[in-house]
This record gives sequence, structure tokens and C-alpha cells, in this order.
Amino acid sequence: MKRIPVVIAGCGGVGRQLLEHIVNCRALHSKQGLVLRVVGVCDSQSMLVANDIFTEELNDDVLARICLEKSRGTSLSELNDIGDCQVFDYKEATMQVIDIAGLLGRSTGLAVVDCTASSETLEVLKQVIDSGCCVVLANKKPLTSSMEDYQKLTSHIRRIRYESTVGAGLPIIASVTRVVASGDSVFRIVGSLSGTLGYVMSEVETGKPFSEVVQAAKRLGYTEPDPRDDLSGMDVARKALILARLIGWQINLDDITVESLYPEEMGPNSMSTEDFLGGGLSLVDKDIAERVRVASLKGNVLRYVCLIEDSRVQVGSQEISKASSIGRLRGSDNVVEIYSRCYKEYPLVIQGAGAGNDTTAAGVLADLIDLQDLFK
Ligand SMILES: NC(=O)C1=CN([C@@H]2O[C@H](COP(=O)(O)OP(=O)(O)OC[C@H]3O[C@@H](n4cnc5c(N)ncnc54)[C@H](OP(=O)(O)O)[C@@H]3O)[C@@H](O)[C@H]2O)C=CC1
Ligand SMILES: N[C@@H](CC=O)C(=O)O
Repeated sequence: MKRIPVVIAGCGGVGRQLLEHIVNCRALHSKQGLVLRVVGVCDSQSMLVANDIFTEELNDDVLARICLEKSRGTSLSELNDIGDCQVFDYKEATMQVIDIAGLLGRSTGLAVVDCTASSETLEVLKQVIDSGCCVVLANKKPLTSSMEDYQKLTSHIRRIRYESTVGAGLPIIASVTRVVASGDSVFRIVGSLSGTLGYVMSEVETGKPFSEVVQAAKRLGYTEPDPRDDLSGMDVARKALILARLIGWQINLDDITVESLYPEEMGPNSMSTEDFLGGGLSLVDKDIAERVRVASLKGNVLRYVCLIEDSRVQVGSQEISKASSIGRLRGSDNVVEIYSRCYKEYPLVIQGAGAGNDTTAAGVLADLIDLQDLFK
């Protein structure tokens, strides 16, 4: 039986769902000769680590308790009674992950999974890669920092997987990677890459207020922790940057033209997420409803589109024909069209659920399993 040690950073919607998938897939993985050993779990304040990372793991009862307590808003630092593991504060946690990577990198190997929405994990992840260990990301921020950081993280390309950063569980990164690896050159990528904005745009068409459907998208687990990351277009810009870098473009986030759906004075420096959702956002309702109405008079719909073409990346709202592949999208579905030498006239098209904890965590789990050959 191959035993894969795993540390999971982040036990919010995606991280908890990943823990549940791991436990629910025990029998399936066992048939495949695999065991995923969760040796550590972190939140923003602390980390739980198995007493002996070589021989022990956080057992399934402990993982279930973590999921339950985190869903109630409890911090991991309060779970001192959980048994058979140690609790570290945030500063120690960072060192713990680096130490575990150092120790297991020389023996069995280790996979560190980033299910946070934080930029702070980048430095640790670079060290994890340096230690010979693997990284799996749902978090886009480490890959959308400087070009230098990106190159460092992807310097051992077999050790990193990040399928869920673009299109959640959809095989977009895998497909683009295969196209590029075959020497086929991608010259255009166009799509709708936000589950939140896809859902919001298709729901406002039915007459619901924008502010109401944004709140629903948050409840459904589609949005980023602060939905302004979605509504500002920055989350789509990050996905676009990941794709552009994957096809070989050496660009940064500030090279991308991004349209925000709310005014700058409602940004995170001016109001809390609660105030934004609770009041600020409704000020945008009228404007969006009017844009939807005008588009509809022409047989069009409003969609938030990502375009990578001619050395330019732009993301923003567009009036688009109802009959087009993007115009037909409903709910949180994403669609992406990839044009290349081999897919010149008729693009390679990938479509399906593009957000949600279940599909995102499933994508992360599939990435983990994909790394199995690197473990002893
Ligand atoms: N939801 C979706 O549909 C998709 C999400 N993703 C990505 O998945 C990631 C997670 O999303 P989601 O689960 O919804 O987010 P949540 O806000 O629900 O959870 C984030 C978790 O990360 C923890 N955390 C924050 N900072 C740190 C840190 N520095 N070190 C360790 N842990 C930290 C938080 O801790 P605490 O509990 O203490 O606050 C929390 O447990 C995001 O990057 C998102 O973009 C990607 C594709 C789709
Ligand atoms: N907030 C994102 C989640 C996936 O990356 C989205 O809505 O697409």
C-alpha cells in the first residue's frame, strides 16, 4: 500500500469538503493501493499535527471533528482536547510545515495542499517545493504573484498541481498543458471563468436584484471569502493570468485590463465585507438591471468574459448573443474555448460546473492522486 502524507492549509468550505472526500474515498483509494495520511491541518491561526508524522496521522474521527468545529466557526487553536496530536500557533505552524517538508521530503515525500485564499502561503510553498515535496493549490494567489515566484513554484513541474484554480474541478489546466506539451501553440482563449459572475449574470436576467443574487452566490459557496474579489474582476484576472502564463506568456496581474462591477469607493479599504453586502452593494442594483434590460432589447445577455489574445489579456462585462456558448451559460457553469494550431477553426471547448466546494475539492483530490508516482 502506498501511503501519501498530506498537510492541508485552510479548512473553510473547500478544505473541509476535501477532508470529507478523503474520508469518503478510503475504500476506493484502498482498492487502488493508496492511503492518504492527513498529518496536519491548518487554519489562519494555528495547526494540528499528528504526534509522529512518520507513523501516525490525524484519524478519521479527528478529521470529522475538525470539519464539525470549523463549520461552527471554532478556531483549531481551541481543539486542545482532540487527542493524539499537537496544536501549534500560526508562527509555529509555518515552521512546522517547513520542518515536516524537510523530514518527509527526504523519505516518503509530502503533499502540501493550499485551500486558503491567502497570499501568505507563498513563501512556505516555495520552501516545500525546494524540499523535494509536492504542492496542490486551490488558491490562485501564490501562482499570480511575481513572475519570479511563479517560476520558482513551477520549477519542478511534476511536483505541483493546480487544476482547481481555474474552473474548479474542470480539466482546463490539464487540457491546456497537454496542448502546449504537444508543441501546439495556443493563440486565443476566451471564456466565462467565474462561477459567481456566471450565476449572478444569469440570475439577474430573471429580474432578481444584483445584491440579492450575490448574497445567494456566497451562501452557495461560489464566491471568494470576500465577494469583492469576484465582483472586482480580480478573481477572473488571476485565472486569466494562470492560463496566460501556462501558454508561455511572461506577464503579471497589472498587465491585465480588468473591469470592476462596483465603484472604487466601496472597496475593502473603505468598508467591511458585511457593510458591502448588507447595504453598499444594493446601490449597484439599478445600474446592472438597466444594463441587462438594454442588452435584452437587442437579444443579448450580459456576461463577464475573459479574453487572452494578441499579447493582451482583458476581463470584463460584455453584451453577448443569447445564442453563443457564453450567452447560453446558466448558473455557476464555466465555459472556455481554446484556439490553437490544431483547434483553429473549431476550438477545444470545456464546459461545466465552475465553482462550489464539492467540485473544487474533488479537483484538488484528483490532483493529489495524480501525484502518487512521486511517493515511496
Ligand atoms: N469555492 C469555490 O468554488 C472555489 C474556491 N477556490 C479557491 O479555494 C480557496 C478556498 O476557498 P474557500 O474554502 O471558499 O475559502 P474559506 O474562506 O471558506 O476558507 C479559507 C480557509 O483558509 C484559512 N486560512 C486563511 N489564511 C490562512 C493562512 N495564512 N494559513 C492557513 N490557513 C489560512 C482560513 O482560516 P480560518 O478558518 O481561521 O478563517 C479558512 O479555514 C480560495 O483560494 C478559492 O479561491 C478555487 C476554485 C473554486
Ligand atoms: N469565486 C470563484 C471560485 C472559483 O475559483 C468563482 O466564483 O469562480
